[in-house]
Amino acid sequence: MAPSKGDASVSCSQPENGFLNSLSLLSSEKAVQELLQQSPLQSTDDHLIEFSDAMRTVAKALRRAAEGKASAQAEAAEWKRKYELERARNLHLEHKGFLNDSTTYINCHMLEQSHRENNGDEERTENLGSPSNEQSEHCCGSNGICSHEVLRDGDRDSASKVVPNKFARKASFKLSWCCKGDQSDQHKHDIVSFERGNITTAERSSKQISLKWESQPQTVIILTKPNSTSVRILCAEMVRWLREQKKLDIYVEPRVRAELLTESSYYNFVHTWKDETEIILLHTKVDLVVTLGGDGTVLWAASMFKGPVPPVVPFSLGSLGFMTPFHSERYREYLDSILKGPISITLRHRLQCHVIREAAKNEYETEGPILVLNEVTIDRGISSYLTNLECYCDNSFVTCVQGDGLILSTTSGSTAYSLAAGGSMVHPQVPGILFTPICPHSLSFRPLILPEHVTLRVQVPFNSRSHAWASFDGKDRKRLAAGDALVCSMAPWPVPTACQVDSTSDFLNSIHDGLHWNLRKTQSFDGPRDT
Ligand SMILES: NC(=O)c1ccc[n+]([C@@H]2O[C@H](COP(=O)([O-])OP(=O)(O)OC[C@H]3O[C@@H](n4cnc5c(N)ncnc54)[C@H](O)[C@@H]3O)[C@@H](O)[C@H]2O)c1
Ligand SMILES: Nc1ncnc2c1ncn2[C@@H]1O[C@H](COP(=O)(O)OP(=O)(O)OP(=O)(O)O)[C@@H](O)[C@H]1O
Repeated sequence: MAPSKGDASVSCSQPENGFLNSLSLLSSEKAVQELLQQSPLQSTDDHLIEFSDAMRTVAKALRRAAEGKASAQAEAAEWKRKYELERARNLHLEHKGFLNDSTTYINCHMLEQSHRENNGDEERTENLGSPSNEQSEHCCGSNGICSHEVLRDGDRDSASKVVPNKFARKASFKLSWCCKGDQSDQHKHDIVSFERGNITTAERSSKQISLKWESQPQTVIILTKPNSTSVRILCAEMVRWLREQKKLDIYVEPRVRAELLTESSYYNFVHTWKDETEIILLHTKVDLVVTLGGDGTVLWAASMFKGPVPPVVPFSLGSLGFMTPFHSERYREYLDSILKGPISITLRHRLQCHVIREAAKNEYETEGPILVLNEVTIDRGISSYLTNLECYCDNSFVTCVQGDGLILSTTSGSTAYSLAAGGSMVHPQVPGILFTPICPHSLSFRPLILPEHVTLRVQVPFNSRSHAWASFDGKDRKRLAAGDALVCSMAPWPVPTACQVDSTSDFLNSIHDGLHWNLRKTQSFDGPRDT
């Protein structure tokens, strides 16, 4: 069949390299117009076939153009995020030791000071031994991570110059990576080294991270599972003990403070917060987070900290407790040793997710990133159609998920929903992102584990039959319409959780006790055997 005038104009809109730029969208639309104007309304079959072929080509070109645009938007959003991270990091380096790495932190001192004034404990704050500036520069050498590098407060004078702050806001601590069997306190490089032509790697995954307090923790926040009598009783008892025996400042949620006060006016000393702004600043005041509940309470605690997270001590008052290794009956003993330190910790990675709306056209959705400790799930919600999710990894096409949905999980979340969907269980200290389909309608769709540095984009194509739904650690469902995308990468703020023994023992205990992993009656000795 000879190409029609309409076909010719469509093919002109395709650049030589096969990719469409934004101009092609316009020319494709023009092509449709031309086609509509020029197609003679003769009732011959040839013309109809020719016309429908041309329309198909145009529709394809339009779809590819729109996909290209969504991809560019996602990429731009990612670059913007990287730029902002880099800028924050540079600022932090510039004012190392004096200024925090986020502008929000600058206000913290004012807020904290007002808090201290309200509570009349200025004197204690001044007396608290924060390491001198000189100390803070040298205390960790070049290999450890020192909390006051990121947590120390700073003021700005009217000319926006940084002025060192004489108050220590939080207990400072030091993290070190110890090799198995290596009890020394020496810091070690944990990245690739290159000496005399030989490349060697330190065994990152075999190292246990240890947190050592450099000044005494002063403030604890207790987060509790709601509607549980046993949790309420334990919380009241723990608050009293931490106050009377450990002389600590205690924060609880407004709901919990009200419950405590109904019990007795004794609990008047317990602090809480009024609004979101104060929650955002909590990490600047709190040295330790205690959770009383199950895994859901740990997820809840993590979700309260949209930036850095203080060390979390999860007590088990739920049924499963993969992330809650501490038995509540022995809380005094555990807290006593944790407050003294050092503590073995698991640095649990989180994913940061951005929803990018097609409807927002050239603007990015104004909502901040959503951080998840377990996973982000993109599923079909109540729709009865298969999901049709296009997945890209660093802009390379991965696959199209046709099934119930997709789970992008952290390694901590590998024992949760991802496991139920057939994903592997991964030690939480392994840096990676799990890519686990939910009920894929294909026999060969095995789950993947991708490296920590990639950026994943899951997009609902324009020709999708239905919307998709994204949920974050099982909460906050968001609808993704055709053209919308979810971009996901590793967040810079992990959740440090205290270990009962160490990272590996705790992980193995949880899969044995929680899941009864590979439990089978041992085969008896009698019976046939190799001779
Ligand atoms: N089919 C499934 O297995 C399924 C379905 C939906 C959600 N979930 C999980 O539930 C999580 C939300 O938890 P919730 O407590 O708020 O809801 P929930 O009260 O419905 O509890 C879900 C269960 O998942 C367990 N769980 C949570 N995180 C875990 C982890 N990291 N490792 C092992 N088990 C874990 C909890 O202990 C609980 O038993 C989601 O992040 C998701 O992973 C699982
Ligand atoms: N402080 C909190 N405020 C509001 N909701 C919370 C809080 N802590 C936990 N939750 C929610 O309560 C639910 C149940 O919590 P959690 O998983 O800790 O208890 P559980 O269901 O008894 O434990 P398990 O899952 O081990 O049986 C979760 O969905 C969690 O998000």
